[in-house]
Amino acid sequence: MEYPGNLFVVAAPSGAGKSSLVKALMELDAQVQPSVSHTTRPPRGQEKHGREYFFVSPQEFDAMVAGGAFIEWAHVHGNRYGTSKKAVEDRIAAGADVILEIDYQGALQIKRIFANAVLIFILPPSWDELRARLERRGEDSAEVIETRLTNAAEEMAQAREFDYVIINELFERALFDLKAIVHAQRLKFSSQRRIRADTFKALNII
Ligand SMILES: Nc1ncnc2c1ncn2[C@@H]1O[C@H](COP(=O)(O)OP(=O)(O)OP(=O)(O)O)[C@@H](O)[C@H]1O
Ligand SMILES: Nc1nc2c(ncn2[C@@H]2O[C@H](COP(=O)(O)O)[C@@H](O)[C@H]2O)c(=O)[nH]1
Repeated sequence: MEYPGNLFVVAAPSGAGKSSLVKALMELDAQVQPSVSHTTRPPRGQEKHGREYFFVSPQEFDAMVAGGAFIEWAHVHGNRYGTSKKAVEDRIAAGADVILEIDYQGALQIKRIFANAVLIFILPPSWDELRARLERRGEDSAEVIETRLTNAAEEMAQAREFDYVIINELFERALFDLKAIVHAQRLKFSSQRRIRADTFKALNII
């Protein structure tokens, strides 16, 4: 499907820093809008319904799946997460740039529906640093951290399926790379879709 807005998908193993990077990107670039997912996971820390996620019961999630409300959904770390059509389609149809922070299974589902979506994978610099970030964040139990580290190996093996890979060692460097990808995509699509025939004429290239 083709829409005037761009769709970016950022995936990473838990703790690699994707939420921090996406938040920093949106503070710098008002054109990029988030999409709030639905999840059956309970809220953690200061999370608020409708801000980080729509926190729903398994029954509510089932009803949304049955009603075709999601453009993608997946089981991740023992819970279910999904992106609603409402969160994405109206906005990219209106020309906004939307960024999804989802796992690799969801990212690959999105690419099958929106061939122009840009898939970005964030890697941590090492296993030790990944563990240290999850521990320093201090929001998950030791058991949850172990599950997320175990799942990280399978997730990282999918990085090669993505359009871009960013190693988040130095935060500012990784943010620079993310901004560069977003800008490159905008330039690519503005030249394909938005340059008008009279511009070509004026430049004598048609
Ligand atoms: N480059 C970095 N150097 C050091 N710490 C970082 C860096 N990037 C992020 N962090 C820290 O690592 C922790 C995990 O980051 P974050 O919550 O953004 O990860 P995530 O990939 O979104 O994880 P999840 O999928 O579990 O939500 C946070 O405490 C964050 O401040
Ligand atoms: N496939 C989807 N994955 C999602 C979605 N929203 C978030 N996620 C991913 O789940 C894990 C865990 O997130 P956490 O907030 O519990 O730490 C992480 O990889 C997220 O990117 C979604 O809508 N679909």
